[in-house]
Amino acid sequence: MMEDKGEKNGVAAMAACYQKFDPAAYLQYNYTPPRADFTRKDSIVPWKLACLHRALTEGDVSGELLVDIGSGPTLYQVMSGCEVFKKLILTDFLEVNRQELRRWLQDEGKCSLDWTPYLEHVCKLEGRRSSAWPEKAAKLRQVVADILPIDVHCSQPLAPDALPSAGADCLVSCFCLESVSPDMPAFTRALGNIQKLLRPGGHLLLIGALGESYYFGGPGVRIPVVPLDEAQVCSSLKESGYTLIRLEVYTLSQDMRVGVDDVTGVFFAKAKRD
Ligand SMILES: C[S@@+](CC[C@H](N)C(=O)[O-])C[C@H]1O[C@@H](n2cnc3c(N)ncnc32)[C@H](O)[C@@H]1O
Ligand SMILES: O=[N+]([O-])c1ccc2c(c1)CN[C@@H](CO)C2
Repeated sequence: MMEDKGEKNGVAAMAACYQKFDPAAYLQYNYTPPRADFTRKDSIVPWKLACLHRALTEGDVSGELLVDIGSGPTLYQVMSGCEVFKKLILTDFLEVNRQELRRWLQDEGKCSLDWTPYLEHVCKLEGRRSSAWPEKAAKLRQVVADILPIDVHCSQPLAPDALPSAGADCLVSCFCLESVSPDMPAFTRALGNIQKLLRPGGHLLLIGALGESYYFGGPGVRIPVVPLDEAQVCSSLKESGYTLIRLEVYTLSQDMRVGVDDVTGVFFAKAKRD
């Protein structure tokens, strides 16, 4: 539950910003070249996919259930996890994003982005031929068990019976908490709220924006962001009950700054629930 009127107002204002979020535009802004260019070693999305692949295959992560917090309209963030966990749950605050995910998962066509290059790239990270991407697509469709509503500002972000009582074995969350929180205290509280969804000893794989104060969630849809630095990420993780295992940082080159936000860097944190 919220603690005071100020928090309620700040969170409500963020929710209002998201009413105009445009999944297709968001995908166009962030998940096409140059930010998603698989021919460039310095492109952001291949860097994110490599961080996730390494974190999930270096031997210390295991279990049954992976939950993605604030999935949005994107699937890249679970393309490695679908080979490691038997069950995946995707989540988002907006029905328009849950619908976008459903369209791909139910293979209905009419998706806003072609995920094939992503599937091909992750196949290559796994030492497979990129032509194995249809098998990976089928695997992803097979392991995603649900697409649920979520609000990270609630002390119970998911419906009471959404997860097994033991909690998830692993959480992934990308560009969510800092993009939905009105300020730093709310960001840290949200980290604590999702910590309760994870079993003790379970892993959190957190990707986020550094130095970002806004982004466009659609044409003219300017959404405020809590500007983070590495030290704040580390202290918030510690304060909300995680032990940091590794923090990696990507700094955007000029040509990755395409006018859709003022992000200066991207962090990848691998952490464990205490
Ligand atoms: C910047 S997008 C990130 C999308 C995706 N995870 C990615 O990596 O690009 C932020 C997402 O947070 C969702 N969101 C907004 N308010 C939220 C809340 N209170 N709790 C959880 N998610 C929220 C939005 O609907 C949006 O999909
Ligand atoms: O470069 N990227 O891959 C990428 C992907 C998503 C997002 C960003 C950058 C920066 N802005 C956030 C919203 O706060 C969303």
